[in-house]
This record gives sequence, C-alpha cells and structure tokens, in this order.
Amino acid sequence: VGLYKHLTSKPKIPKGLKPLPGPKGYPIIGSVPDVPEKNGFIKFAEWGKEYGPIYNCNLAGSNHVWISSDKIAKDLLAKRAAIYSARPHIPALLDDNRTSAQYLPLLSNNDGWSRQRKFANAIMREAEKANWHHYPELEAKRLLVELLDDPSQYNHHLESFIARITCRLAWGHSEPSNELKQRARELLIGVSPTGALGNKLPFLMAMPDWMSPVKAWERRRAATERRFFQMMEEQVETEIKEKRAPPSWMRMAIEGGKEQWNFQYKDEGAYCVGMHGIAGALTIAAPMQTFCLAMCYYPQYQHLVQEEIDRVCGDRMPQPSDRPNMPVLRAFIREALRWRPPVPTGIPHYLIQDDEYEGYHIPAGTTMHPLEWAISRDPELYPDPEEFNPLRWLKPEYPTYKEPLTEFPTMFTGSTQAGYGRRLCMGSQVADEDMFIGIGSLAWLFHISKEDAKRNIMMNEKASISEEELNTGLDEDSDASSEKSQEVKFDPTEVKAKKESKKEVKKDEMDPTLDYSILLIAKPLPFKFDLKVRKPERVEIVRRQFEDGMEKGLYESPKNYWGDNKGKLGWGKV
Ligand code: HEM
Repeated sequence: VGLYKHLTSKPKIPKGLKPLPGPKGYPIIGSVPDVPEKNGFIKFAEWGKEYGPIYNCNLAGSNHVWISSDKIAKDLLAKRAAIYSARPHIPALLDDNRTSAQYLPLLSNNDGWSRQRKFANAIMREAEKANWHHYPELEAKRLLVELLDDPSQYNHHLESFIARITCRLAWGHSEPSNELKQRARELLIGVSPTGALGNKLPFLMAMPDWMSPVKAWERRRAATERRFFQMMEEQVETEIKEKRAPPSWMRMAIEGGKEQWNFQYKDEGAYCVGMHGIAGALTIAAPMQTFCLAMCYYPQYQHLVQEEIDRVCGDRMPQPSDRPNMPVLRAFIREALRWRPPVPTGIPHYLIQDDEYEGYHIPAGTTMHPLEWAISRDPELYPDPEEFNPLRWLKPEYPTYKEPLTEFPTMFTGSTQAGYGRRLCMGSQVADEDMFIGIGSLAWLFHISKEDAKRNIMMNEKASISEEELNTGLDEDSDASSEKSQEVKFDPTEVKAKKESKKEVKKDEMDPTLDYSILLIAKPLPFKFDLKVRKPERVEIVRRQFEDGMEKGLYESPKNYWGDNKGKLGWGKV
C-alpha cells in the first residue's frame, strides 16, 4: 500500500503556481504504454504540440519534463544551470553513473565532473591546435577505398572511419577501432531507456547475477571495458618509456599525471580518455549515414554540393582549409543534423531543487529532456521542417540564413544538437572536422542514389552492427526511383526567392527515412543505395595515396583483444 501510495502520489504544488500540463497516463506506470519503442521521440513531439512546448509526463513513477523549444531549454538548462546540470540515475549500470567518475557525460555536476571536464577541455584544445594530426584526411582515404572495394559494408566502413580517427586521437593508434565500436555499442545499450532491460525493470539489477542475465551481461560489459581501457593505458605507458608514443589524449593524461589532472582513482585517466573515444565513435557516424539517406530521398540537391567540391577541390580530396570556401557542404551537414538529430531525445538533465517557470511548478527530482527532435522542427525557424532542405542555410529568405557564408552555417558547433548550458558537448570541434572531411570525401568521389540499386546491400557482418539493427526488416519495395524530382539551382549571390521543387514526405510509420535504430543515438537502419564513381581518375588518385600510406605503415589493421571471446571478458551478446 505504501509503495502504491508513493508511486501514485502527486507532487504538492506551491500556492499560486500551476502544475505543467501533460498526458494523464495510467496509475503507477504513467504514460509508458503510450510511448512506442520505435521513434518514441515522435510521440513526445506530438504531445509537445498538444500540451505546449514544455509539459510534464509520468513515466513509471518518475517525473519527466519534455521541452520542445530552444528558448525554454536555454531559459532553464543554461540560464538556471546551477540547479539543472545534474544527471538522472541510470539503473542498468552496476556503478552509480552520477558519482562513479567513469563516464563524464553521465556524471552529475560534482567534483569528478569538474575535474574531468577540465581535462577534456585541455585535450581537445591541444588536439585542435595540432589540426587533429590530420587523422580525418588520412582515414578518409582508407574509407573511400573500402567503399570502392566493398560497398555492401558501408555502415561498417563509415563507423570504422570515425572510430579509427577517435582511436588515433585517444591512444595514437587505429588498431583498437573495432573494439572501440563494440565498447561504444554495449555502453549505448546499457544507458538507453530502450536498451538494457534493467532500465525498464530496475529490480532486475538488485538480483544475483545467476537470476538476472541482464545484470550478468552488464558485469561482463563493465569488466571488459575496464580491462580494455587499462590495456590501452599500459600500451601508451610502454610507448612513452620507449620514446615512441605518438601524441594522444592518453599520453597527455599519463604525462600530466595526478599532479596536473588531480585524478582520484587509479584508472580515472584511462576512463576519461576511453569515454571520449566512445563518445566520438558512434555519434558522428549517425549524421554520415543520414547524409547518404538524404541524398537518396532528396536527389534534387546533390549536384549543389558536387559542384562546390569540384570548383574548390578539383581532383584533390577536401581538406580542412577548404572550410570557409564550402558553405554548401557545411549546409548539407547542418541540415542532416537538423533533419535527423543524432540524439533525438537529447541527453537528459536533472533538476535538484523546486523551480518555477512562467507560473508553472517544476518539482525537484524531475528529469528534464531537451527534445532535439521537436526543437529542430520549430516551423517558425525551419519552414517545412520535415523537408531535408540545405538551402534554408544558404538563401537569405530563410530565417536560419546568416552571413558571412565563409563562416555560416556552422555544422555541429553552435547547433542545438550539442546540448545546453554547462553540459554542452565537449567534442563539437572533432565532430565538425570529421564530418566535413568524411562527408566531403564521400561527395567528392561518389554520386549517391537509390535509383540503380539492384543489389541488396544488407549483408552486414555481425561484427559491424547490433542485433536490434539486424533484426529490423528492410522494406524491399521501397524504391527512390519514384522520388525523381527536378534539380534545384542555387546561386550564392542570388537574393530573390525561388520556389523549390517539393517532395512529399510521408509521415506515417512506413516512411523509410524514419527507419532508425531505437537507442539513445539514432542512426538509419541499413538501407539500399548505390554509390557511383563520379570521375574515374579520382579512383586512381585515392588508391595511389592509400597504397603509399600502406607502404609507410600508416594504416594498422584492427586487433582482436579477447581471443575466442569465450572467457570472462569479451564482446557481450547484443
Ligand atoms: C555529431 C556528433 C555528436 C553529437 C550529436 C553529440 C551530442 C551530445 C549531446 C546532446 C550531449 C549532451 C549535452 C547536454 O547534456 O546538454 C553531449 C555531451 C558530451 N559529448 Fe557529444 N556529441 C557528438 C560528438 C562528440 C564527440 C566527438 C565527443 C568527444 C570526442 C563528444 C564528447 C562529449 C562529452 C564528453 C559530453 C559530456 C559533457 C558533459 O556532460 O559535461 N561528443 N554530446
């Protein structure tokens, strides 16, 4: 009875204030049954239209507030950051994410968080000064060759591209990239509300391992992760002793030591570096895959980015110094992030003290969601928000247009996708560089289309993709050839409005551009498309450069860290 009373009790509303509106839900479980597992963020956005840009929702006894407006998110999460910067508890992890100083993005704003953010700032600035050691350009060559040789594994190659850059930044080597991808995937499952069962049924985490497979899975995940991070630290330590350690975040952690970074437990530096590796490994691959998807369904725009690349780069691959000269490429990237936000529900903040907003009461203990999906669909700011339309960043008649075009549009940095207030993403500059070079290189070499896709490119290796993705079906009938539309023209000096060709986007569940994975970071599920080489001479150029790099030993092969994977450590079943 006590538990029932606790779960069904409503917070007391101080005099003069109103409760936030929101769906009523059911006793105890609240609105859980009304939220579909797939694309739940669309349901939350619909409720935003029904109840307003800030509303309240009970989910299994805990209080959640969903924000669909950038202004409100800034008013609360940034301007009142002192009380809105903690994180909610994630039940499916063994150690308390808020205090364990393992995962910086999941820590509450305590000493561990300040210490690690300081370290993160330093490693990012240092790597940025060194132009990220040109790792994105180096890995872009390997990516293109892999796509030429085996396009059917495109998602594996795109994810490897990102993971290899992050591994090089983190530890100075690309060989742990497959392991990093798996670590990222497993942690993502562990922390996603739609991932590990322990997040839906927290009591499973209180049982002994033999009664709770989900707890045993988490134990193996956590142990494997710890050992992996330790091994990487040991490797860099040895290399430092032997004076052959490439620059890396781990090397900075070791050389600065406790004196500089004030790490409080033995593996803290290894975790902080590893966490940055993980944060980078999957997030950036999502917009890269979204870009390919958008090119298939909005073919009228692709020639714009190709023209720009040909004009600026000719037969060499894009490089970081091209950035000011390529507003169109930046606009495609910014639009891909807006159209399909990589973290559509946002990463939640947690309110530590009762608050009031515009006459509404928000009780302490509320989980606050900046709902990126809805925030990036504000029709005032983004007319026809469901359309992928890169011109909204390039033509003066759109509210989002900003000059000078040498600087705007920015890509990830400065977008709402990077979060709010004191918890702003630490990796936005890495993300910008990786996406600019990665997506730019794809558009430099390939024409992406669905039109001639005769083969099924769904033969993903198990190693490249998680079970939830493998299990989701492919709509064999979907074919973009019916989506042919006129090419759109864009002249940067043109001021007058022109009517763009419009394409109808189906908003029902069958819309293939909404077929995304269900975890916290959403990426398109594998889909059919065709990669056609645009200029055969570019193939020779990129192959030659890659072979040169191979001869110089610049490209390491992936390493297997756990042998047959049957011991206490290794890849969990996902
Ligand atoms: C396109 C790629 C990326 C996206 C969409 C993304 C998104 C986000 C979001 C939404 C947050 C939470 C912000 C908040 O709580 O208000 C975040 C935090 C964070 N991100 Fe990123 N991120 C990306 C890339 C990266 C990369 C490449 C790194 C590092 C190499 C990184 C490191 C972090 C860290 C450490 C935090 C935690 C900051 C804190 O809680 O204090 N992210 N990111």
